[in-house]
Amino acid sequence: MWRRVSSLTQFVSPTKSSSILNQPAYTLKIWESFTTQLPNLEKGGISFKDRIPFITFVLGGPGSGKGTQCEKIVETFGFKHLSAGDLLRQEIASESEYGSMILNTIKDGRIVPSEVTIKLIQKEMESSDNKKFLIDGFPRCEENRVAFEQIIGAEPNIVLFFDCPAEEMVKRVLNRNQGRVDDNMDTIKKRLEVFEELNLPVVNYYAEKGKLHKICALGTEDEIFEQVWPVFAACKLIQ
Ligand SMILES: Nc1ncnc2c1ncn2[C@@H]1O[C@H](COP(=O)(O)OP(=O)(O)OP(=O)(O)O)[C@@H](O)[C@H]1O
Ligand SMILES: O=c1ccn([C@@H]2O[C@H](COP(=O)(O)O)[C@@H](O)[C@H]2O)c(=O)[nH]1
Ligand SMILES: [Mg+2]
Repeated sequence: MWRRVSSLTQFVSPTKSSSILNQPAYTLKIWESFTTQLPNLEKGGISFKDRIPFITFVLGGPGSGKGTQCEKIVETFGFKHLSAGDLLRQEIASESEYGSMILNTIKDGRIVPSEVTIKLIQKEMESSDNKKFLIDGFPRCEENRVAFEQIIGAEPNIVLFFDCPAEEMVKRVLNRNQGRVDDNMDTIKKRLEVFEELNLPVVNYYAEKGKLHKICALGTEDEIFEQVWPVFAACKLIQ
């Protein structure tokens, strides 16, 4: 049975977190630029060419194993994997207009403005032939969640939450060795603070809606997937 998710106090400094979470407002220019480009905003939704999408949000702290398990879900159940973090890193690599803002935000462990991230997710969803989406690492906060519902006009069918002790997440991130700018102790502490203060309320929101599937993220990758498999098998998704 689901219980509300408790805190990561050992890694979260209460004095520091408020300054991180009270992030400066993003410029109006960015907001306007992205909101005016959203094609279906007035209609309150995204066009899926008459297909009803099946949306899974994949949540969990930094290094909890979301990406690793998403690969297995894709192989077994044929989803389209959309990692919000990967989409943002691609934006940085493409040297787009917002690349440096995104880079600085990720280095600080803060959250990129909803309109930027949702625009990237929306583009991938609209151009995909697949209607089953695994949206990994999003929504990061209540504001992300509400903006997604308004802009995309859809709610997730299910939400996976990889529940992992902070010590294990820190260990995994520091051993990841993929050259990520946020895989260092300073940024990890900030990411854990943001996770606790902003992401856990989203997890609890979906728990209360009865959509949350909490997975114990300790054990081997295969042991964890043994908990994930029945969630999707029960949905009887046709490939
Ligand atoms: N069950 C596991 N046991 C040990 N290590 C694991 C396990 N699952 C994943 N890892 C490793 O931990 C690291 C983090 O995993 P992964 O990138 O999947 O996490 P994530 O939740 O996507 O993290 P982030 O939010 O930072 O993107 C990777 O190096 C991965 O190989
Ligand atoms: O919806 C999102 C997803 C990610 N970010 C930023 O990217 C980093 C890395 O994300 P991962 O999911 O761990 O790959 C995250 O710490 C945020 O800074 C975001 O802002 N919004
Ligand atoms: Mg990841």
